[in-house]
Amino acid sequence: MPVATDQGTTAENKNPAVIEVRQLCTRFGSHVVHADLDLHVRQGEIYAIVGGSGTGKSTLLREMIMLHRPDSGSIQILNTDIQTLSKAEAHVLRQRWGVMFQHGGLFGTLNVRDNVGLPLREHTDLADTLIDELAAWKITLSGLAPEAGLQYPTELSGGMLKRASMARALALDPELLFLDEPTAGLDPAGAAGIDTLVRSLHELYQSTIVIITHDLDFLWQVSDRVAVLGEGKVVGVGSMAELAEMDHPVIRGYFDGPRGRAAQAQAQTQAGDQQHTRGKPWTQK
Ligand SMILES: Nc1ncnc2c1ncn2[C@@H]1O[C@H](COP(=O)(O)OP(=O)(O)OP(=O)(O)O)[C@@H](O)[C@H]1O
Repeated sequence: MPVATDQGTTAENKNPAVIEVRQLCTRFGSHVVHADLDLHVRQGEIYAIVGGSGTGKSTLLREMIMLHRPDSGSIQILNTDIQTLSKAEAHVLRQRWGVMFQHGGLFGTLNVRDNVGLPLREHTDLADTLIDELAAWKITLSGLAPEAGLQYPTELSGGMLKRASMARALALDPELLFLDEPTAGLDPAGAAGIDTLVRSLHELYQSTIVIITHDLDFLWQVSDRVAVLGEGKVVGVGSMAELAEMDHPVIRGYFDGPRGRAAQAQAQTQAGDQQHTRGKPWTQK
């Protein structure tokens, strides 16, 4: 049985780490959320973070994007220790990643085109016409019709809002993408559309993608490695097939159930006997 380490067991990706979290501790008052949490994300991988409600996934993401300071431990992103940065250095580093927030995070007073163009206005000296053209390109790339650029966030459906948020995350051609529950609240067809979008953007940009998701189909079909959070730590990490071999009670508790088995069966049906779906069914343990 593979050993559950933060480095994972998947042999294929030997790229250097672009995110290294070491001995992370986070508390809110007396409530300990992360206790010596370690995590490594390699360049170019689609790395999912899962775990039960309250296990600290969103807090971890907020810490990685410098919106929350951990109590102790270190976080290196793109070879930079984010806790020692000056304001100016942090500003430069932020240009190298894009974030898609769970609820979109778009400004309601701006239309989609201006929301998408905002990072370009903040971080570059490009002319307005060029910014509008680049925003239009990112809007199209994210699967929205060009007319959506002139709509306001309140005029968009849930799926369109996610795509607009993705377009903004892509504004600066980031090396690293953080996606917080991109399929939450979507119907199955909408969720499948976002899965396809993430996969095609990953192919196009070859970027590293860190994603918080409960979407079992995404985990089986799109992610390279999955880290399971529990007990304040990463209790297991690997491909879904590798996780299916692990006996840890938190891992089995999270995935074992009719929906987990259905997602695995569907992935196996779609992919035949490919490497990433070879794990034993959760029920066999
Ligand atoms: N600003 C805060 N102040 C106090 N407690 C907080 C704060 N932010 C998060 N917490 C607590 O930290 C814990 C982890 O929260 P977090 O939102 O990171 O969990 P999560 O794994 O993302 O949960 P979910 O899957 O439900 O979104 C929870 O118990 C939450 O109540």
